[in-house]
Amino acid sequence: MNPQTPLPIPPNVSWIDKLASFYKENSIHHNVYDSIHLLPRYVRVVGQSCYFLNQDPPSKKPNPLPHTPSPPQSPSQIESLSALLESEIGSTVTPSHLIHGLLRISDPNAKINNCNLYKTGKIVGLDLSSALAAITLEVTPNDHVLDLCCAPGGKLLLIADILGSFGLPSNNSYGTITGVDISEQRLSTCRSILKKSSTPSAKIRARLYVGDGSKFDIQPPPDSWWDYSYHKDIQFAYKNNKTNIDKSNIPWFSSKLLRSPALYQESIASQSNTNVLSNNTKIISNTTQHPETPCDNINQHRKLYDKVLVDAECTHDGSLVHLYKYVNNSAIGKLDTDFLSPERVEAVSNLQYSLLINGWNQLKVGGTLVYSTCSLSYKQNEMIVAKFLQFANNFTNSDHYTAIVEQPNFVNSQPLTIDKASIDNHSQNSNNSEIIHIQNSSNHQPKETKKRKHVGLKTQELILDQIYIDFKEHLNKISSIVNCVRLDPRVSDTSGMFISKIKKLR
Ligand SMILES: C[S@@+](CC[C@H](N)C(=O)[O-])C[C@H]1O[C@@H](n2cnc3c(N)ncnc32)[C@H](O)[C@@H]1O
Repeated sequence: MNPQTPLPIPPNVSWIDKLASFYKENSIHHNVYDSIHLLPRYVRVVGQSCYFLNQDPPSKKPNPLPHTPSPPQSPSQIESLSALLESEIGSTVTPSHLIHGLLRISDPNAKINNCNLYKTGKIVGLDLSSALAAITLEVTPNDHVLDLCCAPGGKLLLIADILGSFGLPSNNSYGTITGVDISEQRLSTCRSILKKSSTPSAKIRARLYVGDGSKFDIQPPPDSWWDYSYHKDIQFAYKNNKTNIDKSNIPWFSSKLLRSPALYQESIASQSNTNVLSNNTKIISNTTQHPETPCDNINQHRKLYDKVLVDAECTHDGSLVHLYKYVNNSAIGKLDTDFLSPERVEAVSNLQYSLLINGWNQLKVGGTLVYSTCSLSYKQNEMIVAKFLQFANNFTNSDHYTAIVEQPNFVNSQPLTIDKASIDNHSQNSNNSEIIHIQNSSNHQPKETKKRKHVGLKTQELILDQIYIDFKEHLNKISSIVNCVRLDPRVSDTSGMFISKIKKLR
């Protein structure tokens, strides 16, 4: 926090009413927006794996990324980068004590877009809350990851970097990330950050599709993905209008490096992080075979994804910086119609549910799905997850769930308390922040409350009365919903975020 430079409350006050009524209708505490004055900014060092700087013994608190290799850049290199950024933007920058590769900028007004590190693709803006959502997937080297609402791509790039950090496919790391977004314009931003920022070994793993995430059903890349001739053939067939090729499967973007081994080798050679990338550049060969994934064969079962991220479209109310921009541009009408009106909440929650269902359908048994939003509204979060759990577990014996919500590994993990100074600042500024007093949207008095962990920072009360009312008869099936996590800007030192980690058991 930098008390000298708080963001001024915008002079136009009509937005306050809009926001206040949204908060009221959605059972969100009215003082959430005030914490915009306290929030730091975060950027991520591109090309770095992202993982918890967990200081607990691994046996007690396992690292969520069990195969995380040693960091490609040493802490001192991160420190130097942090110092460089500090000198560029003129306000305090410190490496996050929580997550490797994240830098915390104390000034909420800091502008990073003009600094060289940003322009040259060495850093990207990424809030701690977004990093936590992506890390909750616990990506491992051979994971095929699906990101159903991927643009502008902060989380997608992070996941690509994690996959890239495991080494080359020739070193038994075959993971890929498939990003989908309905907006071509937003997806081009995603493509630009991939092109500008990513290391070759991360870049080759990403493919992007313009499409509706609630219907998308393209399988993970075939094993031949790692064979450059596959890409050349597709490109040739596409250019020559060959009819025997299903064009709907062709990504809107995949890296050029995949089409030319020479290009790829050249690009690896010019890569400064030689300790990330092994010298073995035979990654793209004609004989690549993933040992654990069978070759594509029309007679075999449809391949599904190991991990699915549904970072759903939402009302963005937890993203205070986002709200602030709207408010400051006097786009109040748009704020209302695009984000906060009851009609919008209704439409968006229907979309969220469809996205979650489709994400679930694309997930393999044993896989993990993360459903997240940057909204603090229960309708878009717990309610969606509860409705989904009811659907997914409906036809099974109650002892044999198909879907359960697990607590993300970072909850209560030791490093979360390391940023304590800032938490104390928050506590001073927000009285009784342990408990959120929620006004229920439908004016029901809360019937029951459940204690719930609040990302290890504070214990808060989650009032589940609305959920209980709607799903009373399925109470036992939704009990794991208490494992959902929400990051409340008043105490979390982050933007607002809801994160749920859902396991597919059968
Ligand atoms: C919260 S943003 C996602 C942020 C992104 N995950 C990231 O880390 O940068 C939501 C995205 O969902 C996209 N979207 C909205 N409706 C969609 C749909 N039906 N299918 C796929 N994407 C959709 C929006 O265009 C927007 O880019």
